[in-house]
Amino acid sequence: MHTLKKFVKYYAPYRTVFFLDLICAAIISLVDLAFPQILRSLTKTLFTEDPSQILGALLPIGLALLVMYIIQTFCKYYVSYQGHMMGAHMERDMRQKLFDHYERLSFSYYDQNNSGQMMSKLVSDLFDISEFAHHGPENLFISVIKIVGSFTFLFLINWRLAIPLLVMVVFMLIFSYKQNRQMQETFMDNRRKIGDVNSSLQDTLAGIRVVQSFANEKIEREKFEKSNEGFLVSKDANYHCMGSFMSGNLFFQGMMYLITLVFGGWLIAHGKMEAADLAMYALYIGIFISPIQILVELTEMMQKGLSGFRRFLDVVETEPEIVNAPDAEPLENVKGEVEYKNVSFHYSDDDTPVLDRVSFKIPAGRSIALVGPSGSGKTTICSLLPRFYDVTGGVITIDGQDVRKLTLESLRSQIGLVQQDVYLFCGSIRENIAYGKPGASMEEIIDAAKKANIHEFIMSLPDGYDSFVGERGTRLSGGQKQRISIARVFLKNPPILILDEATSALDNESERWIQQSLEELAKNRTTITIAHRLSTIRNADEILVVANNGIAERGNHDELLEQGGIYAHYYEMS
Ligand SMILES: Nc1ncnc2c1ncn2[C@@H]1O[C@H](COP(=O)(O)OP(=O)(O)OP(=O)(O)O)[C@@H](O)[C@H]1O
Repeated sequence: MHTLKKFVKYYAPYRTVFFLDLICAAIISLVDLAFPQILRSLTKTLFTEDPSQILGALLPIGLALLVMYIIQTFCKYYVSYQGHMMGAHMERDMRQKLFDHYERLSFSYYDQNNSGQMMSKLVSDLFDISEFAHHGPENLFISVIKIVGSFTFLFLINWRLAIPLLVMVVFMLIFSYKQNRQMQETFMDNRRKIGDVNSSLQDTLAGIRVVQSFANEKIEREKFEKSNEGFLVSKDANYHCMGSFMSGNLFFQGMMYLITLVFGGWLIAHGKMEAADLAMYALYIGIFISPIQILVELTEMMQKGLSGFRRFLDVVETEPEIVNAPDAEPLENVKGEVEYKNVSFHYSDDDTPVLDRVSFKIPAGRSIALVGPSGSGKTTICSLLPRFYDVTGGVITIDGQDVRKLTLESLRSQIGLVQQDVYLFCGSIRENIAYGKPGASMEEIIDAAKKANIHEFIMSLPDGYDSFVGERGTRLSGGQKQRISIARVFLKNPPILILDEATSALDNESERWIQQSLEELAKNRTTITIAHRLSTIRNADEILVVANNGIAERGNHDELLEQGGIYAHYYEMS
């Protein structure tokens, strides 16, 4: 009920369309209900009046029907067009809300949810919701009017014949409900199987280079074949149920016609019913049969729609962990002094401490380098500065201000990130560089590309800055992508930099170019570098060796060598 209440709120902006939709649906049903009545009165005239009076009755009946059907046509158009559009508007509103919320959710949420599920919320769940939003109330309304209306007329005209039909309807409802449940279960299974097929396909396509390089096409084919066969088996069960459902309903329908004819004929023979009523009975059966099926399907549609809506609520009601404090202030006129004071941290799904009372200070414009074994927490240290996660103990300050007291937008706009795993958006090189400063002029973009040592390469491409980078930048080499990401940060021009393993996994030539641009980028900026290659951080003002949840050693290159500890050991090995 609680969910339904929240659901109804989404109708609010469209309440006029909603009520007009229901009124139109009612008119459509009433016109359908009126026809057998008109037929009945005409048939009675046929039996009792003389030919001239019959002809006289035809014109007003014809005109009345014409007006009714014209009105019904307009109503049907309104329901089909505006009714569906109302559903589409609601779907659009919810999708936008979901997207906006996805953008606000913190890293911790993304650590625990996969993108496939998130996509399915944006696509199939919302489609189910929209179908229910539009068809639910309308179908309920139409069905109830038609069933109640038909039976009222049937009882008014001849209650004896109406009773066995009503009993049949009850049986038909029970049968349909049971069959439909089964059918929906097979539908759900079918959906899961299609999901399996899709994820198998998606996985293979995403890793197609790995598949081909290992010559594992056969294994992948077998995996795909298995999920594809699963789809066929579930379809078999699905169509089997559907067959029983449809044919069973047809049988009930046939039985109702049979009862009407045989019992109706018997009643006429015994003078308990007029012959004109028989045709009307047959017509009303046709009118209430389909609403019964619709009503049954509606229960499932409602279940699907509401469970989709619940999944939607699960997301939009998840509060982002990282938000602006009520008294947050913008970070302005940044000098760039960064300090970690007794910083402790553990990830929310795991109580194991990753950092335990880590302290260091970087004066404005200076650099520190983080080295240490894999998994020691270097990336985590960097993620805390732009508040991708919040510290669980201690405080991080920029120019003496706690980062949690600053507005997120201003904080993140002052920090540039160059990561090893560069993400380029599908589009041109120009658009990808401009991502660092939306609205940047072409001169600024070229200037940034020059500083990142990528301008000449870009100019050698047939389409220059308009060259398409491919999905996730697949048309570029690792080094080229890296340099584009550096150009982005040049354009952003932040006073604080985080260089996360930016130079690993590159050949010497690329590394040299990149190293040069990174040194250029780091000039006069406060910089934290994570590096595996000790050669690149030799000149760092301070090197921190991260190990055992904290900082095991600190000092400059020479000092650390002299200490003869972990760093010196690393250095010897390199
Ligand atoms: N998003 C996350 N959720 C939970 N645990 C995480 C998450 N990211 C990292 N960890 C854990 O935190 C610890 C520190 O990881 P982190 O990535 O900071 O190490 P690192 O020193 O940067 O490693 P590497 O040099 O291999 O990149 C590891 O034990 C890791 O398993």
